[in-house]
Amino acid sequence: MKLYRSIKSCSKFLIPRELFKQKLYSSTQNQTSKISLSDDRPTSGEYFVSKLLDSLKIPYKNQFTCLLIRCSFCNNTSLYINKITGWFICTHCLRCGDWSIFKSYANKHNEKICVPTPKNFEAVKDFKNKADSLINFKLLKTSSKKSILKSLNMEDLKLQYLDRIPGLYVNSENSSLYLTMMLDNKTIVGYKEIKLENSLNQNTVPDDCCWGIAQVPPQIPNHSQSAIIVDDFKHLLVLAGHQSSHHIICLPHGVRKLPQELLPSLEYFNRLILWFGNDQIAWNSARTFAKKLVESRCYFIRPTDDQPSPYLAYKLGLNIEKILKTADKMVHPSIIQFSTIRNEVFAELQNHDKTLGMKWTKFPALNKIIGGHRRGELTLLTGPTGSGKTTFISEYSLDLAEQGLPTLWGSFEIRNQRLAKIMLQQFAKEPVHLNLDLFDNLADQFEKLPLYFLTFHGPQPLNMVMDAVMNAVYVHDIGHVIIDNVQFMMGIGAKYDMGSERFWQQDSIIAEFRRFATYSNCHVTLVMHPRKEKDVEQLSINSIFGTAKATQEADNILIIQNKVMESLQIKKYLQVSKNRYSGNLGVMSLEFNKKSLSFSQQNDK
Ligand SMILES: Nc1ncnc2c1ncn2[C@@H]1O[C@H](COP(=O)(O)OP(=O)(O)OP(=O)(O)O)[C@@H](O)[C@H]1O
Repeated sequence: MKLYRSIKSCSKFLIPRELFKQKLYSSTQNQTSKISLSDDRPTSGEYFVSKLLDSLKIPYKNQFTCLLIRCSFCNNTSLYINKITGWFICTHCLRCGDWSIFKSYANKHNEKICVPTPKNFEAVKDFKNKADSLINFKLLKTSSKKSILKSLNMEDLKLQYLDRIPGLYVNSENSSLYLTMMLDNKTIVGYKEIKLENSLNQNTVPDDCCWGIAQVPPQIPNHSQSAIIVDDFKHLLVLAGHQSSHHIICLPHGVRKLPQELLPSLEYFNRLILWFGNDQIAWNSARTFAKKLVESRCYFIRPTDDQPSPYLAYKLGLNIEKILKTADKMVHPSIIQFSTIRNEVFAELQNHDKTLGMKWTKFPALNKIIGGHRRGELTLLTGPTGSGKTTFISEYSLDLAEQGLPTLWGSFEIRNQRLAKIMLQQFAKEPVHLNLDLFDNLADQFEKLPLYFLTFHGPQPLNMVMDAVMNAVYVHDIGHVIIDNVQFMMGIGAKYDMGSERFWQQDSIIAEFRRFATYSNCHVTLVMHPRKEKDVEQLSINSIFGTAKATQEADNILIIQNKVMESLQIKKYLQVSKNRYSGNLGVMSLEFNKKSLSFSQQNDK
């Protein structure tokens, strides 16, 4: 039971259909229009939210990510409505809910009025219980402060600057620091706990979705609306320990995710400098987060060797102010010269290995051939019926999710419960049904993975699926979408005959996912059946179901091949038949371990 609770149904978070429909279909009709959420132009979401407000004569302030209105419950102008999802919160009375609730209570003629309830933050109670034994950092003796900084390897930071960090506490044993997370600079909604003996050991409470940020005002009092956003508590300390005219903000979940719930807390800032770690995952998150934060106000510190994370820069004695001056915009005009992207190209060359993508821990041979899993690409996986496509792609995606890649599964062929069972067995590396005592412990760990499942099963219209996928990307910062499989989604099951209408339908699905992958900087993996080929032992690129569109649009094509040996034993291997990034092709043997449903015990062929 517990495990199934972990399966976060994305349909319940669906963006109201009208918010996305217009954008999606204009993109289908017009090849050049974006389906990206990053447009600085008013989005269709904003259009529908503002349309309702206009029709009800509710005045609003158009902010970056939200529309701000007066709350009819507490009468404060502090009710933020997300422009994309319609989700809302009053940061004063803490009433919140989704768009349907807002529509219901805003529209007084509605017969069934849903009244939003104020949010109750569990973490606050938890923090209050701790608070009696905590001491505010600025009230500590200088010697205690120095010893804390020493254990963090930050002896040179200026104590008077650190005293300005609001909500920084230490426990009575001087073994842990606590940093409160605030919603709209008003309400504590969570906290971070940092163990001083090992500052890598950091906890955010609540861990699944904290609605607030830690915020340090500038040392030089001014009306600056500029903030540096960092992903780690140590970076916040380093920047807070330097003289600066910027606010310093620490995100609750690092580069893992940026919940929409904390966007109202960032509306005050008209300039956001994103300074994350010096690796590809952090860089990808910076680009994804910027789309959510509205790119026009975002600036980036590019991850080069002489511009590492704030903490590393401090340790290496680099000039923080100088690095901050390099912050530049992500948004480029339609026509550029090399000088505009020169820094980005340099950063990519310097991080060559990292730009190859996230490595699989279980498939080193695949790392060698493909390089890694890169955002923005489209992968096709095919193979004969029953060859293990679902089993393989489940393990392949689980490997990446275990490394922190937020992953969305659209399992149209098998039910989510069955898929989760396969994944759990792969996660446990043994059959769980033979040792049910393990279940609770395993499920607790499994629940922590950033895995989301669409609740659709069987044939679904493309627009419904795209609505849910785009919603998940916005709300959960999804970096990998898996559709298993395209033919089931289209409602042609395992039948292999396709009329021209079906070909057209499949092509439009591929085109839509291709566009989505590129503009959302999200990797899409489509599982597809091969066409029926009699007496052909080995499949090829040409065996993929439908027209040549699929193979043209794909960046990577993976084929599970069955090879019948002389002993009549069937050997399986994965063939990389297309690799647009580097052109490397090759094969990886697939040795199946039935106990763990794993293909990872393979050797290179
Ligand atoms: N190499 C293998 N050897 C033996 N059994 C396997 C192997 N790979 C997968 N299986 C088992 O075969 C069954 C079918 O696997 P799976 O559903 O992954 O195949 P598929 O290719 O996705 O099927 P379909 O064509 O119906 O979509 C599962 O019970 C799985 O555990």
